[in-house]
Amino acid sequence: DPTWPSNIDELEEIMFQVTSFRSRKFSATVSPCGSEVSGPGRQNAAEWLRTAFHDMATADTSSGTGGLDASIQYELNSGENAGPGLRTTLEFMVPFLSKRSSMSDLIALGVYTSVRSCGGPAVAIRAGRKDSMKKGKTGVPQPQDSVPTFQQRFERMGFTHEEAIQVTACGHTLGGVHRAEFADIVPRGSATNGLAALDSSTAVFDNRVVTEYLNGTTKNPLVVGPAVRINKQSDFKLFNSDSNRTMERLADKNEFRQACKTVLQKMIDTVPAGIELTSPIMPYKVKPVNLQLTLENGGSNLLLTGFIRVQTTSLPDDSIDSITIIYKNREGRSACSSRPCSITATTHRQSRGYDNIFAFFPIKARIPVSSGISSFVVTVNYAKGGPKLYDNNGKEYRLRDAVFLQKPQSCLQGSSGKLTVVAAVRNDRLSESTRATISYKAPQSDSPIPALRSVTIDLVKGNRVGQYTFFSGEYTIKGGLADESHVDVSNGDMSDSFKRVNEIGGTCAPFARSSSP
Ligand code: HEM
Repeated sequence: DPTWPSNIDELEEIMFQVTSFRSRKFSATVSPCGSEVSGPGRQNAAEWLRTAFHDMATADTSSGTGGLDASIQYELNSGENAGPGLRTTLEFMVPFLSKRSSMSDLIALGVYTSVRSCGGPAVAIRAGRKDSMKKGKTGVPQPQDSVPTFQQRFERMGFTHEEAIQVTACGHTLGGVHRAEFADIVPRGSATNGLAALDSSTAVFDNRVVTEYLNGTTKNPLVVGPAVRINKQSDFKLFNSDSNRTMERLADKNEFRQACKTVLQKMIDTVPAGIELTSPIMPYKVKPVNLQLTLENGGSNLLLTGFIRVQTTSLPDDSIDSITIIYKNREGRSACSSRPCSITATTHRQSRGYDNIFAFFPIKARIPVSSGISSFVVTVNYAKGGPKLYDNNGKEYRLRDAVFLQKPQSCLQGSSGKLTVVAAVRNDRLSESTRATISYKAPQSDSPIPALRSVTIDLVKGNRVGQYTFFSGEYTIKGGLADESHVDVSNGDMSDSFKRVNEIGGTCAPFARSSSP
């Protein structure tokens, strides 16, 4: 497991929490593979894959410029990016954009998601791409290009000639050519809903694009048909350029799958010089999700909510009896004054990814303010094999109670974007400054993707409740995307970070001063 928290946590969730409980719904428009959310003849999974290629296809690996950097957002009107699919792909991904998930990482993740949704191989996803702030060069291969031009363009991107053939075949197993943009190669009446298929299984990531080409049954408009007369039969020119040697190898299903996994990863890992990608994102075995402290009961309790997510991929659903959180108090000691420092959860909900299954154990526990919390470890009690301790690679899972977002008293007025942030700060920390940093999206006129902005405001001291004091501040997030913002509250070097504003209510509740039993 990576050590939690880590800078890949957000992408990890988007990548692996695909369906059922706490699904992030990133795949909603590309699953199932044939999904046409944008209208008939618009296969979203194919559009996502093409978007990744068109974004990286202008890379110049010898000078280290371009690559997968989301510069395509500023290049949508250049002739080589024809069709509405590139724009809508970016638009679908905007809700997932954040300071911890760049658009270029999302475009890369879109390759894993769309290819897996279509039954293709699991392309490894590394994180750390940065988004370009301006358009890059042109240079996407065009149907009318000659073989030497293809070679030169793919070589600029860093692909060998064999890889160029492979990656094009891997891309052209999905979707088709649209008559609206390519009327000269898709004659009227030859396409269903305006889409001429690149192989006979447009919504399956298989090697039919290869086998139909080799056995002469293909209807691929980039191989046969009107394109031939006007020299736009690009797949034929490229596939045939090494006397079909590469295509013949790809006629083997496993060979195709393996080659696609490799070249698609190479495609998305082509990034501008200076970008360091992380190691491939793997799902945690045990991961705290959405943990939150909230001051309640007149200031006598800390309510701890959230989930412990346990990977159960190859195990039956009832393989875990319970999980136990064993925590240390504020001073880092194991002994709690009034009760044992442990929290047990026995029920769980299941969530699935394409390659993984998880059990979510909901946590709802009250920790006396007098003891507090600083860190915890998790014991997973397996039905077979007994308990196993997860201690975050020996570092324990840190959860500090010095400062946290007080959600019930915070609120977002959706219509105006007015955000009220309330933080609870432990009284022994009042000499440190308390701030909120709001990371929000501001629409841009030259791109369908909003810019990420951030603003830091000082929070003002308010009421004291027992061992804590409330601090609050307001900021109005303009541009209509306020609910896609995140907030960090900090006190000196302590912080409660990356809290989704859409999990805050519409009205700020008053704090209940009296203790209920
Ligand atoms: C010689 C290189 C290539 C040329 C000339 C080329 C050309 C084209 C053209 C003209 C279309 C039709 C677009 C439309 O009507 O929407 C298309 C579709 C597509 N291309 Fe390529 N392509 C090339 C390589 C690639 C590569 C390397 C990939 C990705 C790995 C890729 C992925 C796709 C996909 C998925 C579609 C279907 C899009 C949809 O159905 O909306 N292409 N390509």
